[in-house]
Amino acid sequence: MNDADSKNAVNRSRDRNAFDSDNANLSTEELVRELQVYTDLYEFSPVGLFTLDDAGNIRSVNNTGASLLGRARPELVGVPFEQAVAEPSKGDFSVLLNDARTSQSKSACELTLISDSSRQLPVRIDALCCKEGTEYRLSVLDITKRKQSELALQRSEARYRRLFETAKDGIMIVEADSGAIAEVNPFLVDILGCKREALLGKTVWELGFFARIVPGASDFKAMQQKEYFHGDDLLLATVGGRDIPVEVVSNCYQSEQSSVVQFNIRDISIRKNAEQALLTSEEQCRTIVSNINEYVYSVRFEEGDITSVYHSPKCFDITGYTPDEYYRDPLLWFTMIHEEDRNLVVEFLNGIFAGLDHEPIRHRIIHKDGSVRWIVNNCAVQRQRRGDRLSITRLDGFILDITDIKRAEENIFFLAHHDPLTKLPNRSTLYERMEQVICAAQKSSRNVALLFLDIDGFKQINDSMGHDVGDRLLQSVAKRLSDCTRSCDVVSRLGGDEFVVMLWDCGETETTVVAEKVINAGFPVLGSNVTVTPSIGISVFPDDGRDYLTLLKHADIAMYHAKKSGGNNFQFFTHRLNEIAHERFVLEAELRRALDREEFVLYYQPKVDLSTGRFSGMEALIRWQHPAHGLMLPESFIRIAEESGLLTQISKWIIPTVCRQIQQWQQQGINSVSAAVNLSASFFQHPDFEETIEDSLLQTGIAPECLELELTEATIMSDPQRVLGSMAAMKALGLQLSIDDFGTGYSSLSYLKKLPVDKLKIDQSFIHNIARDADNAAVVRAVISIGRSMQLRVIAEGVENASQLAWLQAEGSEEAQGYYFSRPLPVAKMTALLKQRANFLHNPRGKTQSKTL
Ligand SMILES: Nc1nc2c(ncn2[C@@H]2O[C@H](COP(=O)(O)O[C@H]3[C@@H](O)[C@H](n4cnc5c(=O)[nH]c(N)nc54)O[C@@H]3COP(=O)(O)O)[C@@H](O)[C@H]2O)c(=O)[nH]1
Repeated sequence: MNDADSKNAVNRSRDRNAFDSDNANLSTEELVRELQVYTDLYEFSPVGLFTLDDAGNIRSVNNTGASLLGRARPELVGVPFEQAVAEPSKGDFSVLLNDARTSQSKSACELTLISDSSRQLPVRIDALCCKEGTEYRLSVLDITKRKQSELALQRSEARYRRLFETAKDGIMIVEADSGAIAEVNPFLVDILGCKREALLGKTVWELGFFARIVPGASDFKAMQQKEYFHGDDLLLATVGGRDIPVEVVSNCYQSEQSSVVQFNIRDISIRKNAEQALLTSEEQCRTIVSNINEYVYSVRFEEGDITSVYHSPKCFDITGYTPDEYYRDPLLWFTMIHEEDRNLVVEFLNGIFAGLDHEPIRHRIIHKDGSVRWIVNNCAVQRQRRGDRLSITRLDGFILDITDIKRAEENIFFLAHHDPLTKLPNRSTLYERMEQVICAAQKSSRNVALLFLDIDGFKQINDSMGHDVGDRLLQSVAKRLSDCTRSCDVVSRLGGDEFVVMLWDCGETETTVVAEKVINAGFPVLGSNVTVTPSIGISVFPDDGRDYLTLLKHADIAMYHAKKSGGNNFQFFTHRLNEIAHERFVLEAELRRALDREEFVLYYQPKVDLSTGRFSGMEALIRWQHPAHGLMLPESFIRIAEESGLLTQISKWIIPTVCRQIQQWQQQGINSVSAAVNLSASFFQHPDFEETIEDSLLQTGIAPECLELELTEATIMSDPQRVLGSMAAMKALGLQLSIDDFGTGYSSLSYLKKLPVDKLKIDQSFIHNIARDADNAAVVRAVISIGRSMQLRVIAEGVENASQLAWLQAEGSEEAQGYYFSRPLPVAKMTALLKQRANFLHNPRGKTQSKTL
């Protein structure tokens, strides 16, 4: 302290009456000590202390005061204190001094000083006016920290207010004692749908909104004892009457004035809806998973352990084990894998664990009931990276029972390779097997025999006795053939009544044994006493062919010859047969050209009325004027024409040709002439048949009864229903119908009754030795008798001599045809004969005619 300050301090001490009176008895030394105490208090006071004169200039200032203003003490003496007051606070400072002076007591205010000429310093100034208003004493307290705290508090309050105002949860502050609502935030007001004012001051119980949220008054107290109260899935009522699901957290705390309970109310409608949607969707999923055909599963892998996560109920149907059994034993699945498929499954799993792409796997399992089931297992893998290793954490998949599909596949495979009727390997399987067998035979220098077997008269059996009988016959043939062969042989069905048997390591001798066995076995037709026979053609590898198709072709050729030679036998392929087949092939090609080249001609053979000896009609018989072979009889080409389908074209030429010929004869004055044509079964059933007849009659204008159709019993029996229809149509047109070769087939009398025929033609085989063969004579007598009883005319064909004629006349045959009367004649000769009006009984001509016709 300098001298001036000491003086000031002494002066100040003198100013204090109390001090003076209190220290009146003190010695100077004591006074100095006392003074020092006050001086120290003055100097070290944390408050800035200023003395101002009545004009407000600074008389003295302590250190704290000087440092508050950021100036040295001496610089401040004489300076108006107001200079240090910030502009906005100047008025307040003036009021302060005025208040202090007028009230004669301490006044205070808070204002801002300017420190260091620029820094703003919030201070509290307490002012005292003393010495009769000539001096002011100011204590200046730096309130920067307090102001900062207040500001921080304000900010914090504003922040919380903002949170409160903008919170997306409803917030309600309730007085703990009374339950009166002290505050609600806008969000809650919004949810409730009422005004804030309608809520404030009301107790939570008198408003219905919170009835299911806030406990009753007694429990309300108890609730406050807990730090938190949490209620989920409560319902908040609203003005609109809609209940909103809410989650409520309440806590009790002390506010400035009182204890309050804060309720945070969260609208959980969206969550609830989502939960409900999830539940619904889970339920749907569960329903779907329970009802789909697949067994859905999920397993977790954790450090080498497998845990069952989920197994859908379908697992029971597919495997026989319940989901619980799987949960108890996660390895149960592996125990049921079919032994033969175990490696496959292990490989599949290894692939998955190695991170390879995988396709669904098909394998067998053993069902709990012991049955074998085929399943397809399709799974998705979840992997997790642990360090630098990617390991499997989960397998989710589904398993489908494909046992039925597998069986169907096997069935389809079987059907693709086997004949469905006989279950024998089919054409394509035989081909594959033959390829392999020939390869093996080549390597081991063995023989392989191929037997081509065709059932004699199968078509007739099938047509006359029904397809059921035909099917069963084919099945019994298949069985017989299988019984006659070894397991290393192959019995197959190519189709229809054609079977092929492959005999491994069989040369001619061994094959003959087998062929004889087959022939001798015969094939009984079930449900009848008929037994059918086979025709077998045989080719042998390597002599008759080195590949399957050649062997098959050669066996077929040999079969054809076996059949041609009467059936019920077997024929080894020979090169001569091949030549014959070749000739047939050539003939067929020539036949195709013969029509265009007009190489066919018609011959006519008279039919004789045995009561008058006159013409009763004639039969048109085809001949082929072959450019190289000369005139060829039908027996050398009709069958080939029939088999190759050419006979229809030929018949379409014959019918109009015959009609035109009759027309020409009629134009030449030869009246009431009629001609018969032979019809093949194929043409009779052809769609063009009726039209051909009708057109021919229409174009020539001849009477329908001038045309006679001869059908064999075989033709009729080839498709009785259809043929009967066509016969009825022809009969309706007015044509004559006769059954040719009668007696050779197996048509029944009951059938004959239904047929719209006019004539029975006794086959010539019965006539040839009629005088010597009692059986034939009996047949002819029977046919004549049938004809008579059914009112059908009977004609005998193949009459070659007078004794045959006499016999027939004696038995009452009405007509006859044969070389005895006339051989078939070309048109010119027939025309001449017609014109002669010959009596064949008096003048048989066959004896004098050339035999070549
Ligand atoms: N679908 C068609 N078939 C026809 C046609 N033309 C003939 N044929 C059939 O060919 C078979 C042989 O006929 P063909 O060589 O003409 O022989 C006929 C006569 O010549 C022969 N015949 C007549 N009388 C005698 C005789 O006294 N002795 C004897 N050995 N043969 C004789 O019979 C054949 C006529 O038979 P059918 O028809 O049963 O009356 C033959 O099956 C013809 O049917 C044709 O155009 N289409």
